[in-house]
Amino acid sequence: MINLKGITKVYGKGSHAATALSGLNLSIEKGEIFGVIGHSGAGKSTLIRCINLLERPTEGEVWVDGVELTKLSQGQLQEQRRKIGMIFQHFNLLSSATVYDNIAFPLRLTGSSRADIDTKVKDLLALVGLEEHRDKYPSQLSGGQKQRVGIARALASDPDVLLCDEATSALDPQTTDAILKLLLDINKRFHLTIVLITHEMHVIQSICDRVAVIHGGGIVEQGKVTEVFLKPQHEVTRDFIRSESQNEGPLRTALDAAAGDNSQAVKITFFGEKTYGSALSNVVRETGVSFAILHGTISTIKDVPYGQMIVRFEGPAEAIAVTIAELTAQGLEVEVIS
Ligand SMILES: Nc1ncnc2c1ncn2[C@@H]1O[C@H](COP(=O)(O)OP(=O)(O)OP(=O)(O)O)[C@@H](O)[C@H]1O
Repeated sequence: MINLKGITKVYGKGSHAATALSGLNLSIEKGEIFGVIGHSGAGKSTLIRCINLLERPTEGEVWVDGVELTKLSQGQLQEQRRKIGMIFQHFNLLSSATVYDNIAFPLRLTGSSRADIDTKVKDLLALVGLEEHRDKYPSQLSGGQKQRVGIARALASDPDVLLCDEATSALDPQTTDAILKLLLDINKRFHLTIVLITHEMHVIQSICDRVAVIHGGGIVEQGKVTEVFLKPQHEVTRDFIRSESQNEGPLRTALDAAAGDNSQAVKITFFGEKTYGSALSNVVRETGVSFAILHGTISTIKDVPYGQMIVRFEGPAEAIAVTIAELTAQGLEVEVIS
């Protein structure tokens, strides 16, 4: 659906030149929710703005739905852009227009009839839950409501792709979750391809199918969210996951206190239906190893449950080794951490 090939973006010239992206390749499938995560300055905004050529890459090709955008004339590009909606961190609404008129704006630009516009805008108001607010101005809306207007406006031209530029970064956690739920709903209902950029792992974990981690203008890791989240390979990815966890300090103290000759601390990851299973208690009953729980979480990646537990096994080294082997054989991820 979207293919970025060898994208390089250099801002400025000569001694003022700044390379934001260098030789970046990325492929996004139709219908998926694809997240790009990176720290400030990593190149996220530049990357997402290259997909609809709001930023024109210095080098490389941008393919969307079989069309190479950098080769198009201005007129052809306008036509293709209609298939690519976009929402923004600060909403970018017209402050002097009502909710209704903001949503109608792209339809008026393309010369749709008044009746068609009315039908479409009413449908979109219902979709984003803003029917009662149709005659209000942006200044009379909450951040979440403004983003709903942004989403409705982006969907007005029936795009195939929705680009989300830090769409929830200005919102509180509860509103963020409501907007993410709406995006997931839209993705499922219209089979819309969604590309989002964020600096929050929580956003990726909540709705994305796949994720790419961007650092220094290049992709350092990518894959299914489950794989990247549960088995991060790159230090930047580990950083993001650690920053979501509040327990780093106390956990370190517990691990240090727990270290001993006949003990071993391990991280066990349960995924899917195994999250609620009793594999751990069954295995230790067999091997005679005892355990103490140092830390445990249960959560979801998109809608799939997973659990992570850090436990200290105590017993003969051989029995601990058998315990770990047996848990692994039962499909759990076991990582020895000390
Ligand atoms: N218009 C510009 N002119 C010059 N340099 C720019 C411009 N836009 C971005 N850059 C530089 O390009 C690099 C990537 O910026 P970009 O905004 O894409 O990163 P980002 O990951 O989106 O960061 P943030 O999360 O802070 O928005 C940064 O070093 C930035 O300073």
